[in-house]
Amino acid sequence: MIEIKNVTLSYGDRTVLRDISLALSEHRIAIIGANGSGKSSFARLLNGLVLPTTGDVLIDGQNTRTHGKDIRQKVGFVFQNPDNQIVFPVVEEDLAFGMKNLGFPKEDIRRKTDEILARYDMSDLREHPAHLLSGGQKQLLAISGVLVMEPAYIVLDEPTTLLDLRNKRRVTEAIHALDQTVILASHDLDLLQDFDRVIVFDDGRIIADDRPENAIPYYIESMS
Ligand SMILES: Nc1ncnc2c1ncn2[C@@H]1O[C@H](COP(=O)(O)OP(=O)(O)OP(=O)(O)O)[C@@H](O)[C@H]1O
Repeated sequence: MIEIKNVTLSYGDRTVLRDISLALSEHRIAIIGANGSGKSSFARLLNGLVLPTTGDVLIDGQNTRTHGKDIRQKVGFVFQNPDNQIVFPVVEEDLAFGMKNLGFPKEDIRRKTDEILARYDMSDLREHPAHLLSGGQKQLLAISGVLVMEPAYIVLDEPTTLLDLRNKRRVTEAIHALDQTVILASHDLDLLQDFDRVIVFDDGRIIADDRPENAIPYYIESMS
């Protein structure tokens, strides 16, 4: 379970999240809101990429202030732009990097690399230069690089924004098929129709927190 307790976040004198308290226990949770409403900042709090200015974020009881390393393994983070996530020039090296850091044995790294590439139909891209992949393949590689670390939670920050329709569909299917708890910040309302819970942000505050069939129309109405 993820608990957010009286969290405020400021960058300098600009406050972007205002006294947020939430308990997140559903399997599929979406965060929506206008540009600048605080979605990405909120997402980054969940794996300790950003620490709250006041208040606490607890992941299964562990505080992001004091258990950053454990939490970064437990909560995988997928960025909007996979180029920010892919650090090695060749696909298999990029996948191996996080696992090596965690001290996974060589044979495990090999097996998990095989499995994840097969899962996303990218086995023949193992030795491919990562920068030559298509946008959709890059995003799947970024998701793969997170999955091989075996996180319990996956936070995705607008993962389909930069993709064309076909790749958007592929990545959407991949997200729906994840076993892990998913927390997704997105402008893509189609992607979250089947979610369990949708939280709507407006200027750093929560203005709705409900099932998609209620929260999405409320959001659309609030924008008009
Ligand atoms: N590192 C930072 N330093 C200063 N201000 C920041 C930083 N990151 C975000 N902000 C500001 O915080 C506010 C919230 O930004 P955030 O990216 O969390 O919103 P968002 O809802 O994800 O927006 P978008 O939909 O445009 O991605 C914005 O006004 C943004 O300019």
